[in-house]
Amino acid sequence: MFDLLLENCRIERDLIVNIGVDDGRIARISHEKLRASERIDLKGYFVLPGLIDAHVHFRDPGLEYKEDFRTGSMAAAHGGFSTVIDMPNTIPPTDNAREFRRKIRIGEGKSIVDFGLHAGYSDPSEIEEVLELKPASFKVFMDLAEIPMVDALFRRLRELSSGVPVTVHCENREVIGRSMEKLEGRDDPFAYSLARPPLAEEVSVAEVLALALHHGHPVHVCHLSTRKALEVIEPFRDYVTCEVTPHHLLLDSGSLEGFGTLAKTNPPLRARGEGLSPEDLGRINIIGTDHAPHTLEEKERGVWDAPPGIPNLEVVLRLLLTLVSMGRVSLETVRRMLAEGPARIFGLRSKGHIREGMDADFAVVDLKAAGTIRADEFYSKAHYTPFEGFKYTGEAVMTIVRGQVVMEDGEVLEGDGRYVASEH
Ligand SMILES: NC(=O)N[C@@H](CC(=O)O)C(=O)O
Ligand SMILES: [Zn+2]
Ligand SMILES: [Zn+2]
Repeated sequence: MFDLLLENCRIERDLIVNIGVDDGRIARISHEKLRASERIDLKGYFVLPGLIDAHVHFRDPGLEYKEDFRTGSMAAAHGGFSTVIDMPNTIPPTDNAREFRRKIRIGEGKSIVDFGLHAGYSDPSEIEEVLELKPASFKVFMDLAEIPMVDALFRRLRELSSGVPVTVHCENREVIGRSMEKLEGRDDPFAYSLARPPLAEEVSVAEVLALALHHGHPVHVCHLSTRKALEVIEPFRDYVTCEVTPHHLLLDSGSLEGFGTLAKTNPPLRARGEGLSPEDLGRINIIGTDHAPHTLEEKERGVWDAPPGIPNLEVVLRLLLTLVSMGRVSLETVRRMLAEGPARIFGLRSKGHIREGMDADFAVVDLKAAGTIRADEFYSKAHYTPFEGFKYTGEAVMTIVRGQVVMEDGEVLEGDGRYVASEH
């Protein structure tokens, strides 16, 4: 007798099974009728492993007016995500053990989906204590950091024999500085893409690769946005994994005309031909949404003053399933990039696969559901998106976290998210 039985789950195109759940874990995958105290008939809908977004900014603590762990996690559940990994650029930053513990408490109190945490980095002496709390990675903003400081992080991680990866935002400060000088007087949104050109990213990626190679330590490059940056990475596969956002995959700087600063983000949207496209997904490890919410009032402050960032948790699966419906991307790719890949890279051992013994996390998807993306329907506090009006085919109709339904037919329910330690 199982706690819960999920009946008629399509886990491959031609494979429908019943899944017995006990104590929040997948206890049995079978063709047989299983006995359970509660049953949900999934009627042949596709069932993916619960999705994992390895790159979200929930702004909690310190900037809760933009988003907090409750609203951010509701947006996650709405979009089919059962796990997120939160970034450390909160206030104060999550760069020491005390703040890291505090963020675990905040998440455990408010989150309705499971969560891991990226640690910030400012002082090598904090690393040992933070490592005991099992961070997903140490995050470095290369546009703010100096190479010797980053080098010290790698050295300390090696000294401590840690396999925790360094996660990087790659943009070179000098290239940005010089580009900005040339743009004096411009205030159109397109100027932002010129201010942070492809070279800034490509040079920064190369610097990070040199550090990874030098120390023989794994690096994860966040929100890769140019074709040439991907080429720079290619020979270093042993050390490097990379990620792309939905906006860098599907939009170009032309969106800045229609959406203005709502489409302002770091790295910026690229000119057509410079950026990445769905055809590049085979060479990219994961999709991270870089869910980076701000208020509408902040986003409308003009090209130089509006904060960069786009909230994506509630659009990414719809966008990808639309590509699936067009035959441009396979469901296997979606599963690899939004579940298996992030679980492997960030050491979430009980997540990312539909397998006996794993957490009973699922995204149930209706590949035919059609609709239009509207930011006013978001659970996120940030009601804007450069995908406004996009006609999608396919979306999550149910999100399950350790056997508990947290979203059904677009309605987010109660949940009890837990901290997930990363085991590297
Ligand atoms: N991507 C962004 O434009 N903004 C992010 C920071 C980041 O990921 O670089 C944010 O925290 O707002
Ligand atoms: Zn970033
Ligand atoms: Zn980010």
